[in-house]
Amino acid sequence: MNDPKRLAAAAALELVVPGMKLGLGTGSTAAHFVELLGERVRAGLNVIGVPTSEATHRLAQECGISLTTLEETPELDLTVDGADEIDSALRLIKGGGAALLREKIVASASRRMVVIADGSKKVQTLGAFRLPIEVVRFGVEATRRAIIAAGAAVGCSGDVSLRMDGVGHALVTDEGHLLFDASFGRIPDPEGLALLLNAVPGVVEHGLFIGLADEAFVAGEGGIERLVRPAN
Ligand SMILES: O=C(CO)[C@H](O)[C@H](O)COP(=O)(O)O
Repeated sequence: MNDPKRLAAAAALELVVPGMKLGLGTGSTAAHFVELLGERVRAGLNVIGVPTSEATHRLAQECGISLTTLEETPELDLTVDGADEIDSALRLIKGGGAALLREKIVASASRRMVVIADGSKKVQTLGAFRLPIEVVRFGVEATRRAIIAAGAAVGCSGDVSLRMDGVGHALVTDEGHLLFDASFGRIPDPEGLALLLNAVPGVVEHGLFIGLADEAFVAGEGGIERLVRPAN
């Protein structure tokens, strides 16, 4: 087992204790966590999980993990999820796997959020990864322009384009929305941008996760690095 993503997942698995209510993230790194958790469940561990996407729902079922919903179980102990970028303040860009909305809801409902990643996800400044922004379908071009204006107000500029599904159609998220990817390049003020995006009518949610991740396990050449969100 020397895949860094799997090593990070294994480190997070050590935080899981019997009876926990878990948020199950989305993406290739989170899938390692779900698979490893499944092995523990088959060996007798009793936990229950809320998946953050239809893909994770299917995988968790295949792995034999008992699932619940936030309607039945609105407060979770721990969410383990991947990220597209992590900075030193444990601010994240998420949504590369198009699941940011459910991921943010699940992380917000959790007492603790742990990020698992390989070393390539650590950055000095967020923004090299295109920022995913989930929007309603109505008025999508007007929303796109408002997103560009919001970015410009905090020094971010770049192309904002609809994510496609690979067969010529706009990608539709699990919640039935569309997704923009904003190529801002560098986001000098993530908090300011987050506030402005939250205020754009038509924006459902964006991939800036600020103040949500408590710690991160980042696997690299030298082993696992544990990052903790600095106190404000
Ligand atoms: O935010 C996400 C999905 O919406 C993923 O956690 C993120 O894209 C990282 O994915 P991977 O572990 O495959 O690199």
